[in-house]
Amino acid sequence: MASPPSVPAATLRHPGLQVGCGLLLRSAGEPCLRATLPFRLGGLSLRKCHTGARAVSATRSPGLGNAENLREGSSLSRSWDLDRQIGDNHDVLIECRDVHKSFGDKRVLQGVSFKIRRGEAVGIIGPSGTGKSTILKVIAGLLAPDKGEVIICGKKRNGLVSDEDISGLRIGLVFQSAALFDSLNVRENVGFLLYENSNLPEERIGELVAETLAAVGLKGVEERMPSELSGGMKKRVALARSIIYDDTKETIEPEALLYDEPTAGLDPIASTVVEDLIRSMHVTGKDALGKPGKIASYVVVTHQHSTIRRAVDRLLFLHEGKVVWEGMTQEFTTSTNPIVQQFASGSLDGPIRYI
Ligand SMILES: Nc1ncnc2c1ncn2[C@@H]1O[C@H](COP(=O)(O)OP(=O)(O)OP(=O)(O)O)[C@@H](O)[C@H]1O
Repeated sequence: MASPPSVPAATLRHPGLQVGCGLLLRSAGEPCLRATLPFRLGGLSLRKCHTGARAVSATRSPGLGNAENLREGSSLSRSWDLDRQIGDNHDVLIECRDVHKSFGDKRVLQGVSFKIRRGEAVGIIGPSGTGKSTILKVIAGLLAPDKGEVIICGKKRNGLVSDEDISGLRIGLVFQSAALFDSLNVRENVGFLLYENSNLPEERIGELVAETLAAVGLKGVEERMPSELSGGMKKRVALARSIIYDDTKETIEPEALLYDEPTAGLDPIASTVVEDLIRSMHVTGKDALGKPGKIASYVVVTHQHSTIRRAVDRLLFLHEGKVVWEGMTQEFTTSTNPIVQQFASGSLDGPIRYI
């Protein structure tokens, strides 16, 4: 194993790690990392996802999303739904079925259902506190649903992610705050999991870090400390950290990335940079080096209109713990759904109530 960078134990046990880092949650055999967390982080690195016939039979389920909750469906989304509904689940990577989650007495998720298919770029929007970050954490296996199912590549996940519960899909999670380790430089932050968990020599990790940083449009910042970076650069470093991988292993790049408010707090131009970066890392895009992106599907939780317009193709609207509307991005501003209209206009009048 390559020797890890010199990291004070206190840093590795940083309590904010569970909610603060843009780590790709990787697989088993990382006692150091796992020991620092209040939950087990094992199985998210996982095998390549098989979406062939075996998965089809395992995932077959009626309909798309929770149609009973949808107040509206335009012809565009209806035809899209119909295409997708015709008994074809072979390309479903992630499915939430009637997911419920409470914190104490607070019922946050109250029956969330949707599917994310291979190749999709999906946004989750909705009022503050409606459970958007919570559903990402449930998908990532950081929170267990109280009721309902999370199905990853046709396989039901039981509770939290663990080594024994290999889900079959590599999932990366980029949290709202880039939350880099302050005491580590950019190279150590980006290469963190490789230093900790791989057998790669330090020199090779350094090369992979440089390549990955170049792919997100950052060159020559390896030795800088996080305090020397702008907010947008920190977000890009966090993205690099979520996509770097050990290229000697059979398991390769993450196939799905979950972004929690990746453009929060950025100015409009820095937001555009990050939005384009998210697109470029998708299989339909090209990274800063002109190489095809590697992310099969991604989900973005966002409040920003620019991110909705620029970074995603389909939207799920979460309100009071349920998906109350879904449609293509271009339908968002023309929707006649009063909840969507109020949210899009920012009006104080309407069904969404803020206490
Ligand atoms: N670990 C937790 N313990 C207790 N309450 C929690 C926990 N995580 C989230 N909550 C509560 O659950 C609700 C939903 O939180 P969540 O962060 O998912 O909302 P959100 O839709 O992402 O909000 P925002 O748009 O403001 O980021 C909030 O009231 C929050 O305080």
